[in-house]
Amino acid sequence: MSKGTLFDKVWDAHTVGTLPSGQTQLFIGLHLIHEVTSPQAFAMLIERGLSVSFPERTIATVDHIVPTEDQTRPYADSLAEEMMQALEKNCQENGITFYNVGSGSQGIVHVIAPEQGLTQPGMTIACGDSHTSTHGAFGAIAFGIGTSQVRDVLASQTLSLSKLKVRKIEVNGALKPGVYAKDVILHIIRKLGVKGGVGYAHEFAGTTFEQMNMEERMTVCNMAIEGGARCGYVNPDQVTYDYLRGRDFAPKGDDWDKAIAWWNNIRSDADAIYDDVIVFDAADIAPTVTWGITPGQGIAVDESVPTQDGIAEDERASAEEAYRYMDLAPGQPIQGTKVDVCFVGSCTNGRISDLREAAKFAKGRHVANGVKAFIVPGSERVKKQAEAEGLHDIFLTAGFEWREAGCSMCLAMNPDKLQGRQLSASSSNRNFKGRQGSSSGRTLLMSPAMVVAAAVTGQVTDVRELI
Ligand SMILES: CC(C)[C@H](C(=O)O)[C@@H](O)C(=O)O
Ligand code: SF4
Repeated sequence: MSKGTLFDKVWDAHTVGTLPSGQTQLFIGLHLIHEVTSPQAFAMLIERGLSVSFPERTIATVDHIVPTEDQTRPYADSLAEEMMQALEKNCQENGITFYNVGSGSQGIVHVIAPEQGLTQPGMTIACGDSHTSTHGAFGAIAFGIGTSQVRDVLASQTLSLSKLKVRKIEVNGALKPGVYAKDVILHIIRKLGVKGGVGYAHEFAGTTFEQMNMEERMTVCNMAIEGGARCGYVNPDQVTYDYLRGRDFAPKGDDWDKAIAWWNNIRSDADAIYDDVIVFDAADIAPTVTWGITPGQGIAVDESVPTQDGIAEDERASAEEAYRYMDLAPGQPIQGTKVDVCFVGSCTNGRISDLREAAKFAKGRHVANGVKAFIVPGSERVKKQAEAEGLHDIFLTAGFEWREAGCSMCLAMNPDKLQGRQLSASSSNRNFKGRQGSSSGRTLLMSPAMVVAAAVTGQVTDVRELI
């Protein structure tokens, strides 16, 4: 096998051919679908009289529109019900495995595929969802695609794509107490900007990522796209293999040994050549919180909202817009900002280790007066595990609501929505204007521990004070 980066090796191994356009026709090993971006793709397929070419490589779940309280069908929201019915019908007619609500394995697409061992090193993975980059945590090349590309993958199991450049982002050292994977990626995006990764795949390397567990690596890769990189990945190692071993779809017996040999082979070589290399020191990373309307507008929790002087010239207009929208003044400390809603969940931070960390800070404390705080597990399996560990009791006793699995207020395509100008502390990945269900609602992104710290104090709080 050629010497190079994991990205190059996986890309080359999946190349079917070069198209007249110069693009690569790339075979997609695993196609994940959900209710939002698949109905139209199936309709286009039917229009052309085509069928799904590899139904066994297509896996479906429902996540965005699922209510997290009353899940009675038909859903009160007729559009949600329509999307659900379309997905049910398309999966049934095409022989596609569908993890429906109540199956025990439903959840956010980027949570369920890894937890079932569907996501594996060396794969190409596509999904009509921008946070597909999450799966790169396993050393897969995984990216979000648009609806017409969902159609293409359904019909041919291939995509026509231009190859990305590869940037190595190295972070070295141990994270300080109160600093999490979420802070690492918010810090990186703050430094490189939301467009910094455009045209690149980001390889996350260095001892900080090596020391992370798989769920932490997923949090980092999940937000690669928020920094502009269509995919992000971590080279597979023993941590990856230990996580995968024994999961439903992980190779078994001899196949496991063969798989390990192949996975070891696809790791980036020590002398691989990168298009760019950037190095950070973990010691420089603090609990980070966004103050603006893009995930790049972040600061350490003990810093103040930056003034125009501290902002690059080409980002000043966006900062101006952010001050106004967020109703935060330049120079104002972010700590002490009053919050209305606190949300722990999403494909960034809705996994079991996130809930364990959140529970640590919720234990023996109580949600502040006037604050609505709720916890939404990323999947039915995460929910079950959390309940087996008694985490839900800790949350309920502390005054948090304990919900059913789904995307929930990350995007608010279900009934969980901010009202009016409410300000939310959220463990999700996007703080765009109106993102959480109210056209004037405001979002501060932070780690689950920081969300709980905000919930119990009623304001943005440095989680290190609660340790
Ligand atoms: C609905 C879906 C297409 C969308 C995405 O692509 O990411 C959503 O998951 C999001 O997070 O905004
Ligand atoms: S949890 Fe949020 S970011 Fe993730 S897939 Fe759902 S809506 Fe998108």
